[in-house]
Amino acid sequence: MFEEDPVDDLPAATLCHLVDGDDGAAGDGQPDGDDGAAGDGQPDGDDGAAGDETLLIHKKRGVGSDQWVGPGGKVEPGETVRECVVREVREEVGIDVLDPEKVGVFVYRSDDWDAVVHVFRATEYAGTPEETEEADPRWFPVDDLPLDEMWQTDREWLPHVLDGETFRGRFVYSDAEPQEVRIETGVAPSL
Ligand SMILES: COc1nc(N)nc2c1ncn2[C@H]1C[C@H](O)[C@@H](COP(=O)(O)OP(=O)(O)OP(=O)(O)O)O1
Repeated sequence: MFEEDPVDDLPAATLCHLVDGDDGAAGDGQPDGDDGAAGDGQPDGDDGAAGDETLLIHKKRGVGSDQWVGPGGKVEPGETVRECVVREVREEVGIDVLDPEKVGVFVYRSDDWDAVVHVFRATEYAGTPEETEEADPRWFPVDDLPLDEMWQTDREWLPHVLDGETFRGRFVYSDAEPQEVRIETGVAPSL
């Protein structure tokens, strides 16, 4: 899938999709259930079903600003992608993800920026998500994502990731519209 992309030459970035595991272990020891108020940094009260909410950020700046997206950012020199995703989530929403697992990778090409994006899924974290100068976090039910305000191609792979599947993809954008969308699920997300 990546034969045409010299991925070693592309800048690397990360995304984290934190799923409320609701086995009583998610978060920092505080109960998952709350008063149902959106945007208070706590997953809304869950019904006991596994993985029923995911944390997205309304991004205030950078690539994909003014959209809902998983927290993440560009890999810094000397940093592993795992170190990057932990750092970026801490910087953007003030929590520590404890069990990030790489579940996907995609090449992104556009008019002004190309990258290889490493996608992580996590279920354990410490702290309470808080708004920062970069991001406004909110929990969303996994079956009610704000897809109209997200990258169009997220709808191709995010449900798979929230389901615990793996994927590889290649997305070419021009004028903010996807021109080429290729995706394989259930494959090792190497690179
Ligand atoms: C289709 O392409 C993309 N989809 C999604 N969902 N996310 C994408 C896509 N292309 C890039 N991204 C993400 C990957 C990273 O999380 C960010 C890019 O990094 P950002 O600009 O946020 O980098 P920072 O290091 O945080 O930025 P500063 O330069 O402001 O420090 O976009």
